[in-house]
Amino acid sequence: MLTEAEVRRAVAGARTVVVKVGSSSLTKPSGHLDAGRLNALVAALSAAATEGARVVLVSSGAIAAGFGPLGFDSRPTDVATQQATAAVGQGLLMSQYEAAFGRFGVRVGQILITAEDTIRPQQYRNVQRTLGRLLDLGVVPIVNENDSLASNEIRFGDNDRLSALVANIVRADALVLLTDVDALYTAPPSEPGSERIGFVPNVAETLGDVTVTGPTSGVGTGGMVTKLEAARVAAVSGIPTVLTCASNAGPALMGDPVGTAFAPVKQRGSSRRLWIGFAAEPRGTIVVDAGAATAVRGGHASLLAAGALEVHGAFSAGDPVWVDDESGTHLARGLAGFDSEEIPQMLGRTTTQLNRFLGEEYAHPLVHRDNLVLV
Ligand SMILES: Nc1ncnc2c1ncn2[C@@H]1O[C@H](COP(=O)(O)OP(=O)(O)O)[C@@H](O)[C@H]1O
Ligand SMILES: N[C@@H](CCC(=O)OP(=O)(O)O)C(=O)O
Repeated sequence: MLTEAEVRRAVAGARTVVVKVGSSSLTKPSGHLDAGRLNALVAALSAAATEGARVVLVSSGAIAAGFGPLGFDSRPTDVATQQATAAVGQGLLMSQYEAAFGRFGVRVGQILITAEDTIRPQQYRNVQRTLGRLLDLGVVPIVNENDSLASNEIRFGDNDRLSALVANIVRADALVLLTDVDALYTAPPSEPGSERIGFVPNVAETLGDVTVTGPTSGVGTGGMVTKLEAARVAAVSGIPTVLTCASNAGPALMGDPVGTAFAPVKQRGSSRRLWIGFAAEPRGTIVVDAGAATAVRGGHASLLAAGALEVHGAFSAGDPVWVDDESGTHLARGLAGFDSEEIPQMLGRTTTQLNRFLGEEYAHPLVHRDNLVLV
């Protein structure tokens, strides 16, 4: 278990750091970019980049920067207008970032991710390779969800959890979450008596002791709930996190005791397995019998059709699915080896039977152990 000083040192010494900034830290309530605050953030990030850190910026703000120029008084609430607004705001955001980083001689590149694009192994590797190459080239990748094209059913929705996943993809040494409040408090800071928390040794244990709410700024989406979720994903991925306000970006990156530091609670796992465990919501469920449940819980077995009882939902091979026991308890998440409509004919059959009756292409696990992560 790391002490606060060790966590701060790890952040200061991070070779690769993912910094996430929220809409409320970059935009005005009128729906326009706040150039002053954006420039101050860029100055802090450029200082880290020019000192040799590999910096990835996960930036929200596309919708919040787009609705003012489009003549709306507040953030649009219907999906089509939000998507159109994001298309306008994302361009404005990137143009400001490019100019601001350019003043420090730092080049930026835009990466827009949809959950759907990145859940499949091949696209996941693509994202990983592109981000890695950008960092090798000394570029600061600026990542956002592809809000204009993301489908409503399968999307991250908030960039907090996306930033923790990106931290996994690039194997970051630290995650910095920048928002409009200086730290995590025991309750929303507007509540009398709420107290600032400087250090969280175990985020899973702390979650129960803290009262958090969704967004309060009118432009943000996830509030403190998704930030704690991001800190939890990072912690169980072996990545330390600091949460503070955007104006503290510089001190946070230098390891000063600002905001809230979250210690990692586990050794780093493989980034791909963490991706399966935390990325977009599963699209279906495979229910297994007691024997298969024991085998899956053991952590080393593939899920074979012989132990599967039911399949629910509509999904394609490669999609994430839950593996549940008969009482409906989630045992694991995994990537399905088959389309959902192929599975009913396979249920309860041994590999030999599958081979004989359905052909060699069906004589494979429903979920291979490499694609299975216990929950
Ligand atoms: N326990 C808490 N500690 C700190 N802030 C909290 C807490 N609970 C709720 N919040 C609220 O979460 C807000 C940050 O979330 P959000 O508006 O989504 O920011 P962002 O746009 O940066 O993602 C803060 O303004 C704060 O009022
Ligand atoms: N992708 C969206 C932002 C989603 C989001 O997480 O917003 P925030 O809570 O401000 O970090 C956008 O760029 O408008």
